[in-house]
Amino acid sequence: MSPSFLLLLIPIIPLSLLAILSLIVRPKPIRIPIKSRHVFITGGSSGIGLALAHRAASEGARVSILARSPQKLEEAKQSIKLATGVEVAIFSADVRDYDAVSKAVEESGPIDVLIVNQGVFTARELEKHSVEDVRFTIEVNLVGSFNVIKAALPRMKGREGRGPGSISLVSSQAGQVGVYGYAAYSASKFGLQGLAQSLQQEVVADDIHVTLVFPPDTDTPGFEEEQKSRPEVTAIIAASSGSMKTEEVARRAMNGIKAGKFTVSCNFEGFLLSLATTGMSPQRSFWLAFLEVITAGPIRLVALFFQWDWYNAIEKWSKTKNK
Ligand SMILES: NC(=O)C1=CN([C@@H]2O[C@H](COP(=O)(O)OP(=O)(O)OC[C@H]3O[C@@H](n4cnc5c(N)ncnc54)[C@H](OP(=O)(O)O)[C@@H]3O)[C@@H](O)[C@H]2O)C=CC1
Ligand SMILES: CCCCCCCCCCCCCCCC(=O)[C@@H](N)CO
Repeated sequence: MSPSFLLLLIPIIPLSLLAILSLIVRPKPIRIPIKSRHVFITGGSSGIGLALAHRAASEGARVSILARSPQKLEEAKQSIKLATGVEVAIFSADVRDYDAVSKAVEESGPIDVLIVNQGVFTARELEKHSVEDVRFTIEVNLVGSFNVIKAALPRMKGREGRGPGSISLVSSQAGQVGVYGYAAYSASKFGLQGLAQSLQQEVVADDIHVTLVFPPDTDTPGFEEEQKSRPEVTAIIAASSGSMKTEEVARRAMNGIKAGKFTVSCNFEGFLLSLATTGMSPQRSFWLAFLEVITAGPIRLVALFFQWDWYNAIEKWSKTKNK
């Protein structure tokens, strides 16, 4: 065989890998329409949820939002009305209360796109974190998400002829990697990964598609509150991924939902983090599957450098603190 013929063989390897991946990626690619659909958003009265509600309304959806404070809900309703002319439906309920959530979901009518976004966060060393607050974090972020999905699912499954449905969950980059100060929060968000992976297998036959969104620090009212008491080293580690504007996170999240992605990252560092933590997640895109396969080794090396950097920061910080 001539050397030039051998050279021709080189592109055959990636091309055949791409071809194989395009045949095997599951679930199959899907697009989720937003216009004229019913979008139901928990935690839709503030921050990322409110920005998502604005987007959905401006894209022509019928929008319902759920949160606890009736006053914040009313303010959100007015702000969306003012910006888009759309009248959103508001529901006051605590996601920890299954009956209250059920009632709201029932009243709102069949849901096409469910966005489970409510969340609470306090960054604190586990040693200093009260058991009550640990439990509160897990009950709102994780158990609350189960409540919302369980309440909405029967009616979502019955939506015959209404097109593909979506169940989307707002996690966090702290739901992909554990971070100092986030033991309770990370645990609550890692739980969503298991919930989402299992759920996708259970609802795929009903044309319902699951999306997990992983934002970095985002300039929301909740984040402003968190920053008042966040340990310095938590802020240092979180800064590896920078911070984002609420509207930009909502834009990325909505695009990811519409593209039917299982995993949605919001910035470049988040994209690396998703590659590094992809594990056994479903992947609908053969391009991304290809990238995952060829970067698997190198991305692990990058991840180890990040851990090296973080442990150095922790070591330095604990020395100055103990002086
Ligand atoms: N901001 C950030 O830096 C990041 C945030 N995230 C995640 O994004 C999501 C939204 O966060 P963000 O916009 O910052 O938060 P905000 O605190 O600004 O808003 C939280 C929303 O959730 C509602 N909510 C809180 N607890 C409950 C409850 N028990 N039952 C019903 N609704 C509830 C709040 O309304 P009310 O209090 O009236 O109930 C509010 O509408 C969360 O899941 C968070 O973990 C992820 C990564 C980064
Ligand atoms: C290959 C490896 C690349 C790794 C780079 C990624 C760095 C990740 C940093 C973790 C940031 C955690 C932010 C949590 C934000 C949040 O949820 C709180 N603000 C509470 O809302």
